[in-house]
Amino acid sequence: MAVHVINHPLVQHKLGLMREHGISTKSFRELASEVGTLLTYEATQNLELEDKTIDGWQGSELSVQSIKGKKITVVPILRAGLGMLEGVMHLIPAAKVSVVGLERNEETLEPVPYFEKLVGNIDERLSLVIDPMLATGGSMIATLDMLKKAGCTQIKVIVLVAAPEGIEKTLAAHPDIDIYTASVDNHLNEKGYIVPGLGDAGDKIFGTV
Ligand SMILES: O=P(O)(O)OC[C@H]1O[C@H](OP(=O)(O)OP(=O)(O)O)[C@H](O)[C@@H]1O
Ligand SMILES: O=c1cc[nH]c(=O)[nH]1
Ligand SMILES: [Mg+2]
Repeated sequence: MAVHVINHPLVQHKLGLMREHGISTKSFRELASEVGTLLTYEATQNLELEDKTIDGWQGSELSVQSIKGKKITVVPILRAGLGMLEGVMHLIPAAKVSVVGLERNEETLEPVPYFEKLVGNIDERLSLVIDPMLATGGSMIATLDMLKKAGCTQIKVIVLVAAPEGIEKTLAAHPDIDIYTASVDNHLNEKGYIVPGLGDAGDKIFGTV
């Protein structure tokens, strides 16, 4: 459907910090989570509200608004997507979590699936797919294929940084999806890394390099 680049000053400031050479695992992890929270705020802007009546503090009935349905599943793509999970759940703590494991083959850049544990009745839920990086788009397309095969019709994607190549490929395969990101970067390098990007987000979040 569309790409939403969130230019909020807090998002851009935190993303800038994440791009610094030599950033610690602790800082990178904290920032990934914080930007995850801010992007979730934007991605949930059009959740439907309904009226409900409560007993107000003064003793009389009060009409308030409440999110309709409240059925959401967050879908982190292992591993790096876990780095955003806490931040996303901070805003929607009652959401169910569906985990998808994919690892990009470093030679072919093709995603290799290794785990899938989706929540029950996922077809009735809004899925929020989270991953820091949308590079070639292979991992995201494989995840969206998986979710649609399970019956999902309402899906939004939240990534910290996206490459133009990955956005184009993802929207060509799944034109009905909305993508929320802090930045559309310049290009992919010959190894399929986003430039300027963040480097290897999984390694930075888990401290494996
Ligand atoms: O758009 P693509 O070209 O598919 O690349 C993006 C994928 O690569 C990274 O994961 P990686 O495969 O490195 O796994 P990891 O999270 O375990 O490090 C990243 O977190 C995405 O899932
Ligand atoms: O730039 C990239 C591309 C894929 N995976 C990452 O972690 N970073
Ligand atoms: Mg990685």
